[in-house]
Amino acid sequence: MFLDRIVATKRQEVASLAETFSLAEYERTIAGMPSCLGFERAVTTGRNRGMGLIAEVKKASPSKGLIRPDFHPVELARTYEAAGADCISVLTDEQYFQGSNAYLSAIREAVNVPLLRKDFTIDYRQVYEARVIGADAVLLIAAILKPAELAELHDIAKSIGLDVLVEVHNREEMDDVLTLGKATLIGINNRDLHTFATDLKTTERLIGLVPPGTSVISESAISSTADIAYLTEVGAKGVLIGEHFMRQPEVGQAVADLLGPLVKS
Ligand SMILES: O=P(O)(O)OC[C@@H](O)[C@@H](O)c1c[nH]c2ccccc12
Repeated sequence: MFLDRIVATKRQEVASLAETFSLAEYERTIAGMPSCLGFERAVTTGRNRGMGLIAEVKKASPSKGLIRPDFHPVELARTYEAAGADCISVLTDEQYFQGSNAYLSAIREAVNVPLLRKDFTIDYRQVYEARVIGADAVLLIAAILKPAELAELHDIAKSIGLDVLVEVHNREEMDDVLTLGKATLIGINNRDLHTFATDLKTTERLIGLVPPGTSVISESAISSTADIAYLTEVGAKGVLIGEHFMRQPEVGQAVADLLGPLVKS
């Protein structure tokens, strides 16, 4: 199964990261860095338009293959920011998404919006790494973490200033995450990472379980103003959109087209 393969690759990557990783050194580096930008705050506020936007920089994916052959991550990020995205998500996985830590660091230098490091995080060292390369938030995917691991990584992320987007796809994962009681920002992934099937109604089915005070981001397979209107209606505070933007020749225009109807006068 594809998700198992990714996790196996991540285990290898973590093993090689562990060879050089020094907690003291990472802590020293972090102590010298500026504070994180508030990712959760930016996406849940959504510049008061009623829906926050996390726009994603993604060259390829295992489900779709190469999505954007002519890929210029910094230029894309600048375009997203200028068009009004609240936050930017950057794929850093190399093997399956053709991403890179270097893309995130370069984007950090180029924009002032909060950045999500989008990867498959299974180990505390990756959380420290995310902070050091310039992320403001990390994704923690319930499908690949035991509840105790998720709790531990959540605490570590918060302790070094990162916000956390906790991703769930089904009721069991949602129940586990809510039982932990740590997540303040939950991403409901409309894509099943095992089968790649997408269904926007996943958000509607699960959002009712989330208590007040916890914000929901709807993730994946979102591509129209009608989708956004529907997700606003069911109570999502934000949306995470990648492929739709990556397929447009005029990315800034595509963002403006989706945000336009939301802008409050
Ligand atoms: O490109 P889309 O369908 O707009 O989806 C974006 C984002 O939700 C998707 O990239 C994603 C959601 N969760 C993930 C976990 C790992 C890798 C990728 C993802």
